[in-house]
Amino acid sequence: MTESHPLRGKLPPRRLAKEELARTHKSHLKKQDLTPDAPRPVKQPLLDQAYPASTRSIRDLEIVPLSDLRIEEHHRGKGVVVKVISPPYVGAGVISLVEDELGNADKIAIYNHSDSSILSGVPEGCIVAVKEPYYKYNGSGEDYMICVDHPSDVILLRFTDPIIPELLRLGPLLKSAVDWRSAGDKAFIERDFPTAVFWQVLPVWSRSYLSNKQCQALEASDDGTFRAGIFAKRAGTNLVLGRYDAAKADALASRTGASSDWKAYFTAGRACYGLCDYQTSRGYLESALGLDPPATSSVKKEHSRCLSRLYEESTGSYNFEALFDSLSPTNVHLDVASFLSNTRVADSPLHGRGLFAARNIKAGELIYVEKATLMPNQYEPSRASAALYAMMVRQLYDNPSLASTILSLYGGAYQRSGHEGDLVDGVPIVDIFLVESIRNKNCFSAPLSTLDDTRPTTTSGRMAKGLWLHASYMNHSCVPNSMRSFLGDLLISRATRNIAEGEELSQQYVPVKALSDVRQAQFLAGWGFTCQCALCEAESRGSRQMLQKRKEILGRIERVCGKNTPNKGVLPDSAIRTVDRLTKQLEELHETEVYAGLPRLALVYPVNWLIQAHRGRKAHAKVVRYALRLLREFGFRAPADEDANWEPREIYNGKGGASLMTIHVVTALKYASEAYKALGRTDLAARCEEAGRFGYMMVTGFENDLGILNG
Ligand SMILES: C[S@@+](CC[C@H](N)C(=O)[O-])C[C@H]1O[C@@H](n2cnc3c(N)ncnc32)[C@H](O)[C@@H]1O
Repeated sequence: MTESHPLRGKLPPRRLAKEELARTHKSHLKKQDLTPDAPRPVKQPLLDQAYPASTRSIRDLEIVPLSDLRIEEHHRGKGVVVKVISPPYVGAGVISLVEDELGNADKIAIYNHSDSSILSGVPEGCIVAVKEPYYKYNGSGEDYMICVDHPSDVILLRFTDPIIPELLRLGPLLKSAVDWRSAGDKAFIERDFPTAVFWQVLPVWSRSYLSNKQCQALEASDDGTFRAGIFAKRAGTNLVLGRYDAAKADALASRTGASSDWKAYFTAGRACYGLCDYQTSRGYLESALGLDPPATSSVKKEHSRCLSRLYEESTGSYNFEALFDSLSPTNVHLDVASFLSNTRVADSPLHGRGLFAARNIKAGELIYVEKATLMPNQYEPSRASAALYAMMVRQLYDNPSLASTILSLYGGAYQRSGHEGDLVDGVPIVDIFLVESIRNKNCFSAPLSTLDDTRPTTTSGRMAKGLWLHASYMNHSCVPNSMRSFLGDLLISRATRNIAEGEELSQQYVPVKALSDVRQAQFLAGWGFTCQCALCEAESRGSRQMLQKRKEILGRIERVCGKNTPNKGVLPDSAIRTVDRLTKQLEELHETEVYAGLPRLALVYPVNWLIQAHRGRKAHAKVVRYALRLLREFGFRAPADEDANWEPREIYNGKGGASLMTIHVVTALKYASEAYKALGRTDLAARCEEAGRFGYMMVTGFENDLGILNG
């Protein structure tokens, strides 16, 4: 609806009656696909429509009837308390019908809870409160609804809550606590976990709402064992749901002081493992083992898994080959810990905070290895961002202990309330627009494995999106000192040159574009900054006229090369001569005073083409010449063709440190090695091969054979 729409701010001219709403809802319910794995669309927020989450308690709001809701208005200072009167329809959101104490009925849509929406787990008859509701007009007829975008704007009320008006209190849904427990057990067996938690929560919540007799019955059975049993079951369900904070709290609450507490410690240990808090996990698992559990082998297995994680965390030792072999489209979340101790977060002269080296790190060494805090197994490009966004919202809601780290990430220009993550009415405040802003500025695209991505046969573009909290502190540079690669949800960062303790670590956010104005526009649009790395800074001093001319020549080169692709057989002499000539012209358009010791990225494309063209014609000496030239264009210390004694790894240690490591450097070294071999210069071939393998390790994260790069 537009700002100027005549209905904005008005009461609806007519509201549908309860029966009319029920008829339409029923017909939607009939059509809905209830298969658990049916892909659910995600309503991703549009930042230009942002409005803040409610930060107030329902108790501080004026409770109004549904008939007071005005079209397209955010009812600040107000709230509604309503009863759910229909089963949920699950689509992009969860839609149910609700009724207030005056008998007014309406629709409510809750977005962004994914499958853990309180409505999807809450049977009819439950009472919910919506804080500062937004009443939306769907654009036609009398179709209005309360639209809940921020998950913390809706809360499930305990039946005992005094805020519930008398007329909405209809009595417990099931008669006794034992019935509730059975309903929970049934839902658990049917793998309907949100409902299981709901039933399991009731006996603990609703005691004072039971009749005296029922209460006595509950008290009578509540010799500790009943209560502990319920907590233990709910802990198990929360563990399955990935609600690790709640699983840990429930497990600890289920302790009775008896030796059977080993179960509680076991569950708490597993919950902490899920939170990647291996130290605490280890403590609980050792407490479980100390109680001589009957399931010793299961606990011991978990304990030894935990010790492996602690070892990885402190040493950075990983078996990357085995991890790579274990990857599959269904196994992308690897069971490993992060290794972060070489780095620290501190204020950056570039912007806000940055990541810094905590010790000297040599070219090629691991800087850090980080397991994604969140990365959905969704490699479909059109769905990857939405899936990550939905997962972030869910995690912030389900595991508030992770909220502060996620919410402290840079969120761009979005105006924070300062209360995000605070617990209000027992629920952490989740502002979905802030979540989306954080996602926007901090997420990375990740192939299933970078290694596979370098194979010429791989279909490119299948990328998941994820959040790596530590990596998110790294600022961008077009001539960075690190390179990231992926193995499933593991981000591996390696040094691309020697880094001194205290130096800021940098990475390229996206593959760096050759022309400075094009890439600056990209940084400004995507991340809101102007890059001032050594290359950008030098190029900003160059002449605009020269840049224009470079652009023009590069355009001409691209047209010739585009018509003559090297993989389509031997290329005609004329095309090679033209590209050669234009490349010389392009080179002359690079001012020496600007580009001394810096990459000349505009030359990468034609030089790469020339390598391939000469390779196709088996012109080995020329392949060597252009391959070594490519190293120089990326800012590396290229050995002279005649230098028989160069140190393979030294090329990565150019003084001034303004180079850009890419897979093209590795491919050029591989081709140079092959060409040297064909020329009978085996020693130089071996040096190129070694330098190439070393570079390939930086690119893919671990040592690999250059043969993979066939082509
Ligand atoms: C993922 S965050 C990096 C960490 C951030 N500096 C912080 O304080 O949390 C990305 C944001 O950092 C800023 N940034 C990154 N690289 C930069 C650079 N080279 N110069 C200026 N700002 C940069 C941009 O505002 C960008 O949107």
